[in-house]
Amino acid sequence: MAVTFIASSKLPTPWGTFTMHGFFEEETGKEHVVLTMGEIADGQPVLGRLHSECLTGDALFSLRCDCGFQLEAALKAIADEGRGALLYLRQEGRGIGLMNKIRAYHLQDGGADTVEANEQLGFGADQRDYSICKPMLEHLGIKTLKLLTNNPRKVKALEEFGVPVAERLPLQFGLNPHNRKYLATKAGKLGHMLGNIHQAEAD
Ligand SMILES: Nc1nc2c(ncn2[C@@H]2O[C@H](COP(=O)(O)OP(=O)(O)OP(=O)(O)O)[C@@H](O)[C@H]2O)c(=O)[nH]1
Ligand SMILES: [Zn+2]
Repeated sequence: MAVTFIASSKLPTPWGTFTMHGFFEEETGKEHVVLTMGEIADGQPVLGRLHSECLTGDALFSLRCDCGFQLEAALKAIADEGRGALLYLRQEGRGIGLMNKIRAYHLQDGGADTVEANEQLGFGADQRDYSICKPMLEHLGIKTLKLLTNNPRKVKALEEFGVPVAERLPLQFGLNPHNRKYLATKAGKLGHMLGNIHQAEAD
């Protein structure tokens, strides 16, 4: 997959000043962003996050998911370490786009779980393709990651295209009554490593 690096700038945040790198994905026209901090091209494992776009959680304060809480926690963790990278991937709705995610939420309002809703709309449970990360990581000189995620598919995808994951670090934040069922479905049907949440739902 081809991406073109466009430009870098500073991005001050409440947790520290990151460098923001913009990449343009030729095939889809999507504009991806990577926030980095510190020396990341020295070959040592970099604290990293592949964050899939979630307009509702990341920008609109939604409690239906855990995305906004994870985004904030990941940026804080990178700032605390003084070194790391967050890839903000434009894969809204696990790859089905915002309008279809709203359709899926409508079905979930009627009782479907997050996987059933995608399937009722004719989509796979998770349509994300992480291969776009490879050229961005290469451009930034990142060789290996300490990955902040509960999703084993992300670890597998990175290793498949040649970016070893030195360590997986759990990122469990933002559990609330509105996302309890969603998180239990992620654990039960999508393989997310959220042991305590899955257990709580099963009890
Ligand atoms: N189709 C669909 N997408 C959703 C739904 N809720 C959240 N998303 C999207 O799911 C993506 C985030 O994926 P998650 O499964 O929450 O987490 P993850 O990125 O796989 O795993 P972590 O690295 O542990 O956070 C974002 O693109 C959200 O927009 C939903 O009910 N339906
Ligand atoms: Zn979300």
